[in-house]
Amino acid sequence: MTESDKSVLVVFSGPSGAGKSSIIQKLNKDYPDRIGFSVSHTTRPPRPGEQNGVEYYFVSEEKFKKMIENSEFIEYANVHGNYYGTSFQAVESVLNRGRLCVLDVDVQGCRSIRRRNMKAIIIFVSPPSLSELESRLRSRQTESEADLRKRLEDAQGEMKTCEEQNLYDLVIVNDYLDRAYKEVKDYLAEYLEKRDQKVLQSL
Ligand SMILES: Nc1ncnc2c1ncn2[C@@H]1O[C@H](COP(=O)(O)OP(=O)(O)OP(=O)(O)O)[C@@H](O)[C@H]1O
Repeated sequence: MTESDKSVLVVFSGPSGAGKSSIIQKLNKDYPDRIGFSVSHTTRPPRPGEQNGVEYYFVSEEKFKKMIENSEFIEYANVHGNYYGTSFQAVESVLNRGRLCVLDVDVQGCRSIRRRNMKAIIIFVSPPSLSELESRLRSRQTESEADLRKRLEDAQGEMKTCEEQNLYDLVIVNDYLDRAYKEVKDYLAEYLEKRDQKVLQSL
C-alpha cells in the first residue's frame, strides 16, 4: 500500500457557528498522528518568526492572482486587502504523506472539490435550528452585531445546499457535540475500513 492509498480528504462545511471547528478539534485530539492540515497561501507579509511553508506560503499578489487564473485554489478570499487561499497542491502534499487531510471550506469550495473529482468525504455540519445557531454565535462573542447578522443571513442559503445532489456525503445535525462527533467518527471508521479492505483485496 502506498502512502497516498492511506489518505483521504475530509471536508467540513456548513454555516458559521454550526460547530465545524469544534468537531475538527476533537478529531485532531483523538488522531494526532493520522490527521494533517494543509498550509494556506497568503499575500500578507510574514510576521516575525513565521516561516514560508509552515504557517503559510507567503506569495506576492501577482503570483496569487496568477494562481487564481490557473484555478489552483479550492477556495480563496480577500480579507482586509490580503488574499488567503487553500490550494489543491497544498492539500495533495498532505495526502501524499498518507494523512487524512482535514479542511473547513465554504459551499463553493465543496463544489470545486467535486468538480476535480477528488477522493473526498464532504460533511455538512448543520445547527439544530437557526435560533440555536444565533444563540451559539452570540455566546461565542467573536463577531460584531453586523457580522453576526450577515452570518445568519448566509446560513439560510447554506442550509438549502443540503438538498444539492451529490454534494455532501454526510449531513450531521450538531445538536449535542459528543453525539455529532461520534456520528462523524463512525462514518470515517466505516469508510476507512471498507477502503482498506478493498486495497488489501487488490494486492
Ligand atoms: N453541540 C453544541 N452545543 C452547544 N454549543 C456548541 C455545540 N457545538 C459547538 N458549540 C459552540 O458553538 C460555537 C460555534 O462553534 P464553532 O466555533 O465550532 O463553529 P464553526 O462552524 O467552526 O464556526 P466558524 O465557521 O465561524 O468558524 C462555539 O462557541 C462552540 O463552543
